[in-house]
Amino acid sequence: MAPRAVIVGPPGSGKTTVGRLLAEALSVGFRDTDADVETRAGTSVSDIFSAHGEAAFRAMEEESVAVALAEHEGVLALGGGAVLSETTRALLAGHPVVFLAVGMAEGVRRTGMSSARPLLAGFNPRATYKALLDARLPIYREVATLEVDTDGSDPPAVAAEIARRLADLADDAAAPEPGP
Ligand SMILES: Nc1ncnc2c1ncn2[C@@H]1O[C@H](COP(=O)(O)OP(=O)(O)OP(=O)(O)O)[C@@H](O)[C@H]1O
Ligand SMILES: O=C(O)C1=C[C@@H](O)[C@@H](O)[C@H](O)C1
Ligand SMILES: [Mg+2]
Repeated sequence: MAPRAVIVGPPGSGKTTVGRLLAEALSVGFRDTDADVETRAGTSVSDIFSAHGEAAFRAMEEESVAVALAEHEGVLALGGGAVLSETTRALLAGHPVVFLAVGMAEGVRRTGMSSARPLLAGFNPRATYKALLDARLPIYREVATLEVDTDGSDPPAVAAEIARRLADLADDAAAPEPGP
């Protein structure tokens, strides 16, 4: 078995919030690789970054994503930077991957100055967020089966749109090939 949906996107795109709602709507479990890493490390993502550095976090994340992809049958939210790993991108092939898109202004508004997001905790979160979006947009699009714009839609509306589009994809996959 495999996840019903894997959610990717930048910090603040709503992977955790929307992923949970989508799991409820589909009556399946929800899992978040950031939480898995924290459980395995016994400490928070920001503590891992400050004590061991980003590379150590990425190694733990890569391993946690591989385990969760193999084990989890519900909705799986990945950490925002998990797709930076080529190994992870290869593992995502063939899974239904939903990219939650968000614009810079809204993404910065949602993430605020939270120190829980170590990559955005610097001097100029706006510039940092823009650089992150510019660098990652092609990568999110490369792995995604569906892209959903979350600007101007609240989390329940985003979850409902994903559920509808996943059902449409499943219908398309089940439809017989058109005749000659
Ligand atoms: N569509 C939305 N509209 C308005 N606010 C939203 C939306 N989606 C998420 N939020 C809010 O944005 C904040 C960040 O959401 P969330 O933690 O789910 O993002 P994330 O993608 O999981 O981020 P991270 O990569 O840091 O784990 C939360 O306060 C959440 O309530
Ligand atoms: O976008 C990122 O690189 C990150 C997002 C979060 O989910 C965490 O995985 C961590 O803060 C790094
Ligand atoms: Mg999250």
